[in-house]
This record gives sequence, structure tokens and C-alpha cells, in this order.
Amino acid sequence: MKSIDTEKIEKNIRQILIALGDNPDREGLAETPKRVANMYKEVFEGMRYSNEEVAEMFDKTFEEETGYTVNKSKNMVVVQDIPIFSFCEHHLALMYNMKVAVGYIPNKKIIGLSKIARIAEMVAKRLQLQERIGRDIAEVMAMVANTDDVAVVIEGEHSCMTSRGIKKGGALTKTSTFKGKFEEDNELRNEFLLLVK
Ligand SMILES: Nc1nc2c(ncn2[C@@H]2O[C@H](COP(=O)(O)OP(=O)(O)OP(=O)(O)O)[C@@H](O)[C@H]2O)c(=O)[nH]1
Ligand SMILES: [Zn+2]
Repeated sequence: MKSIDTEKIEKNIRQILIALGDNPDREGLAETPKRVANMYKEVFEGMRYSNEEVAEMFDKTFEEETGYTVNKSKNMVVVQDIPIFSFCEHHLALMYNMKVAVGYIPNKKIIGLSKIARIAEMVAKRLQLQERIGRDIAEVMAMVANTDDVAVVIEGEHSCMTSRGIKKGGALTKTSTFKGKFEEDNELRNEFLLLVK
């Protein structure tokens, strides 16, 4: 676990305000460096933890009592439409309208459903790439669920593409990550994609 140096962020945001030609001491801006530092602490919380540490944090599983996996090795659990925000590492720009779908095939134990959303949220709270958010979620899920059979689909809009640069508002990026049986078994992968459509 690492800590986020809010004092350093505060000092540097003040310098950015000066570089922008504004007066950091005027009333509206006086507390802005502190506010931004606190905001960064919140929205980049996931940078404090490795994927292993995130897995330990949300490792709430239940022995599989429902018979869900008995003789049906391919039964999957899917949680979709998990809303997240993130920040692209290239521009520090917001990724928004993001929705995550996570599927896995239980291996003797099942994960508390809210923990799946918590995992997605925590890894998104880093300087990210959409592709890497998918990989991070899949990696943490695999550790918590003790299975390699994990699928993640993410869609999102990137403000670095919609509000600046090429300015293509509405352009939607979709990424997928498949591990284990989802990677090997076309039928299974298609079933997952059909479920989350
Ligand atoms: N693969 C991927 N690319 C991203 C993501 N977020 C932002 N990018 C892209 O990262 C690239 C950075 O490209 P550069 O050419 O270095 O940056 P730039 O000059 O600001 O480029 P433009 O955005 O085209 O104006 C851009 O094409 C962004 O659209 C992401 O999550 N995944
Ligand atoms: Zn960007």
C-alpha cells in the first residue's frame, strides 16, 4: 500500500494555476489546490494498491451451496452495467459513460456480487487505459474467485477524444478481455456476449 502525497499535489496545482496566467490567491481559487488534491486522493485511490492488494480487500466469497456449479462447469455469473469513471493516462482526461460487464465461472466458491462492482471501481481509480482496466478487473477477479475463467467487456467515452483533439462526440470505445475458458471456448464466449448485449 502506497500513500498519495496530497501536499505535493497541492503545491503543483498552484503552479499550474500560475502557469495558466491566473492569480491563485484570488478568492475563487484560494482553496482550489487543496480541493484538487483531495479530489485526486479520492479519484486515484486505486493507485495506492496493487492488483493483489485489491484482491485481498474484496475477498468476500461464499462456499458454493446452491449447486450452481455441480456438473455444470460452464454456468456463469454475470454482472453488467456497472458504471465507472476513470482517467486516461495520456491526457489525464476523464473517461465517462463507462459501463462494465464482468462474467466468471464459479470454481467451488462464489463472490459477493457487490465485490465485483467494487473491484471494477477500484482499478478504474488509477491513471488508466480502457484496455488495462479490463485486464486489471480480470486479473483481480481471477485471484478472488480462484478461477481463470473470467470475461470483461467495457464501453466508454473518452473526453480526450470528445472534448478536445479530434472532438468526436459520441464515439464509443468497446474493449473485451477473455481469460481461461472464455478465451478457449467460442460457444461460451458467445453466450457471455449474448447475455451482456
Ligand atoms: N488505446 C487507448 N488509447 C487511448 C486511451 N485513452 C486515450 N487514448 C489515446 O492515446 C493517444 C495519445 O496519442 P498522442 O498522439 O500521443 O496524443 P495527442 O497528440 O494529444 O493525440 P490526439 O488525441 O490525436 O490529438 C490518443 O490517440 C488518444 O485517443 C485508452 O484508454 N486506450
Ligand atoms: Zn486521453
